[in-house]
Amino acid sequence: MRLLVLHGPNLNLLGAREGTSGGTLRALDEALKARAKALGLALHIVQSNHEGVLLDTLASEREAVDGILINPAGLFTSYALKEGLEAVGLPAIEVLLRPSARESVVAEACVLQVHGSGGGFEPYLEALETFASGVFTPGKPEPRKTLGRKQDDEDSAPAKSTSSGPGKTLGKKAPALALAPKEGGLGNKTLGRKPSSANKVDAQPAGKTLGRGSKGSPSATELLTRALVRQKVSERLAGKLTAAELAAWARSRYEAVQSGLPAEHGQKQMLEDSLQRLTLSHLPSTRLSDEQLVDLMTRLDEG
Ligand SMILES: O=C1C[C@@](O)(C(=O)O)C[C@@H](O)[C@@H]1O
Repeated sequence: MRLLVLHGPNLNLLGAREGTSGGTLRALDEALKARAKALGLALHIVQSNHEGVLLDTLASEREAVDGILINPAGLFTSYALKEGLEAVGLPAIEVLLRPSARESVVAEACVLQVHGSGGGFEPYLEALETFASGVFTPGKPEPRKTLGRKQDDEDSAPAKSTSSGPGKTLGKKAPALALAPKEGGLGNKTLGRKPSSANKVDAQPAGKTLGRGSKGSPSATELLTRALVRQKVSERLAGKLTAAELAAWARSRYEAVQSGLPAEHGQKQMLEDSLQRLTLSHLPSTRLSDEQLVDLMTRLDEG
């Protein structure tokens, strides 16, 4: 898998800028290359202070790469970049060194937003891990994830690929999902998102899941089961739900599980993985065919 890494304006000054503690751009690129090599990914890395150069690179590389990591930096409000990303139709992850205080327009064209807290390189490395996990290549077996996500107490199986937590509200066009690396590096992260209009997720203290406050105990009728997911997929196959409606439903259930909605005993990981795939299933680059939906149902059947 080959990825395009776009660094936006002023990131050439990384490390020299006040308050930036994660090292220089060269150090970042070296860290990216090393991790990419370990993950079997190839990278094409471009930094530019010019929007047009970033757009031209997107266009010229669109057929040579399978996905995009972009830190738009000061161009986070660029509709041109958003539309450029939409035009190339590749899965893109917006990477920010720190949580942004402002809403990113570029994130609307990304399936995921990952931000750090201290300015370190973790969010970039996490984005690489997410691509390598195979979550954006439905139909292919997904390798074990290496994000270090905490295991659910009731599930004993090793964690599988995780890569998403919506970072945009459902009403928005883009299904950006947001990951927030925890302090202490990659080894102790938990997926999470905050469905705020600001599309940001605060880094959480290590060891805690990303709760969004107490919502009370969900009732038994809210239990997420394999049967329920199968039913929704079959409604989609029968034409009772559109692809977008199924994706929106999957996203809302994924978020609910992250917020504490109970899942069928011993099946939480499988259900989360299925919901993540379904959340992306309406996008051109990660669309699930009818055959793949049937396959997903079969896997749910088998547990
Ligand atoms: O240049 C940057 C860095 C940044 O993109 C980040 O990675 O945290 C956040 C932007 O708001 C800012 O303009």
